[in-house]
Amino acid sequence: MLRPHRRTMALGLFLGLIASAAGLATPMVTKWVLDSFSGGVDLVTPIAVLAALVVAGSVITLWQSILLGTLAERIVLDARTSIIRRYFRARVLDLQARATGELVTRVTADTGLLHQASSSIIGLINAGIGLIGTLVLMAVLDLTLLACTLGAVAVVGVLMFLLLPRIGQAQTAAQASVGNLGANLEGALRAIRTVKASRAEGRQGDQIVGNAQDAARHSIRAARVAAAVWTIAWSGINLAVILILAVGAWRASEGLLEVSSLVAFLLYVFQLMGPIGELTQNLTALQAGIAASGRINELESIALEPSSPGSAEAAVPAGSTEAIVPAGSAQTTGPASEDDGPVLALQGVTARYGPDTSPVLHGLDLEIPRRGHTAIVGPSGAGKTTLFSLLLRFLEPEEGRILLDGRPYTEWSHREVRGRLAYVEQETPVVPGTVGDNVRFTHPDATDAEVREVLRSVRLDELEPALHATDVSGGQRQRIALARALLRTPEVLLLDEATAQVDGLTEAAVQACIQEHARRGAVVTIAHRLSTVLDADRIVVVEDGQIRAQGTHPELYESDDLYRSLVEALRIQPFLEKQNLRTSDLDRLTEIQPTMPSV
Ligand SMILES: Nc1ncnc2c1ncn2[C@@H]1O[C@H](COP(=O)(O)OP(=O)(O)OP(=O)(O)O)[C@@H](O)[C@H]1O
Repeated sequence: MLRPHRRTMALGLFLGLIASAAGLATPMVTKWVLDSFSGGVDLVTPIAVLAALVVAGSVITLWQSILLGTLAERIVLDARTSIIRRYFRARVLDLQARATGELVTRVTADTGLLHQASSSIIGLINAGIGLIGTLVLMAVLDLTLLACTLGAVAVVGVLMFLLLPRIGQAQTAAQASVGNLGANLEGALRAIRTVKASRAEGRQGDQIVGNAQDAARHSIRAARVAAAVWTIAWSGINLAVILILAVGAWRASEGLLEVSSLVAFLLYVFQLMGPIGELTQNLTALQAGIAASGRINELESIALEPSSPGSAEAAVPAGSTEAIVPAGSAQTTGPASEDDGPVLALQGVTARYGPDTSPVLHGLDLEIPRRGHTAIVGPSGAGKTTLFSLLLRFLEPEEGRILLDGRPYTEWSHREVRGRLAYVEQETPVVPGTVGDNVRFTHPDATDAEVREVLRSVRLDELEPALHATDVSGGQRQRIALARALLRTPEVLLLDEATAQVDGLTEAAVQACIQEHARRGAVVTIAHRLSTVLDADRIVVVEDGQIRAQGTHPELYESDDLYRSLVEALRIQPFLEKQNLRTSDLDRLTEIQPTMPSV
């Protein structure tokens, strides 16, 4: 993380060294002042030098602080930028396998810890050089006193060496607790209605406060160790001062040491507090930073989606640069004509979610024609959503291949494939933002006229004047998502129907829209509603990751037991038979619905 800022670091280090040198020279110049004073010679020059040293030292220290403070913010920004970009380039399933709140804390909390740590390396070098410099100048003054000082420094050093790793361990544990806190809090807030309705506020609150308490406990442990380290350093130096004062006074009285040298030596001993304090602080910050960067680097295990065709199976390692291959350059096989053959085809596709899990789809063959409505039905867990994940390239097949316009997916980039599809997901069909933002989400350049037209087509005329609204109902949400998907007429519309019951009007509006769209392009729905199944031109029955049957409603109702039981579970057939209605009559029903007082 520091590497891109080498030059700033070098400048910071250089400034630090000058400041240290100015600091180191001060006691020597003080001795010069004292010697001049007792010798009765010119006092002005040494005092002017002393003042110049103090001023120069202060200015350089100021410059260095600003430089390193700015550097620290840049490093935090770099880390945040790279994590955010990584999240959006990551493979969907890898990202979804982790708790959202935890991913968020890595961007917000963990990167913050890099702030202090980033300048700690310079601080450490500065402090190390300051320490060595001070010891060398002490040696010049008096070797006996230096031996006393070294004894104290050695004891302090050993104790710090033993204690410092504990700070790192405590920090890592504290950050992990903050990660859990983020994950649990995000989950609980997202489900706040269920939490309240279940009267579980207390329990949820306690659990998350527990995470906060864990974080505090570990941080307090780190703070205590840091305080102990600091106290040891401080009292070690103070003991050294007393020892030096005693030994120095005795040596001065014996005539073995000048008083001015003793004063200078004591000034150096006091100055030792600086580098030792700096060493302690920087080592503590570095421990926290190493713990944080460990958690940040761990994110590199999230595999990225390849952005160029031909490398679909390979997870892209962190930091690699991928060339974007121009569309069409990889065109080597397949019928290129857009008007013949199916738009999408799966050939012998087997897929699984992890190396240790069993396949969810087994040798699946399916063709999606260029026009018309294909409904996918099947029991829960049959693999319907997995099929969509494959079409959208959230998941790659283990065996077999998927073709778009007769060309294998591996020859298209993810963006090219997704550019041909529109997708309405079941659970979270809208993104945060206004109605207008949502409708324009895929095509931000869409005009107001286009937005209004597509809203009218999904019968959301009432939202036309309210494009800036953010509060919408559940049924409106579905239609807003559909409007987004239908803006600029996609070639293939993938619609994962909401399982929650929507009102008749919403259902009718969605249905009419799908029918209209199916005349111009392909629509594939994961059907959870009676009307969707009945309206489809073709129905695909999926069971245990395989296609069990395909056909029209009457064909399948006649020939397939599973289909019949699925449809009967939807209770449509008895209703239709009793009312002597046909599927097409439903259209008429939905058309007259708006004028009926109640349905
Ligand atoms: N992200 C995942 N990681 C591991 N296994 C998964 C994942 N998603 C789905 N599965 C498993 O794959 C199988 C098929 O799931 P899928 O979601 O495709 O079924 P479905 O037909 O869409 O079911 P439903 O109608 O209930 O949504 C299930 O056994 C499920 O447990």
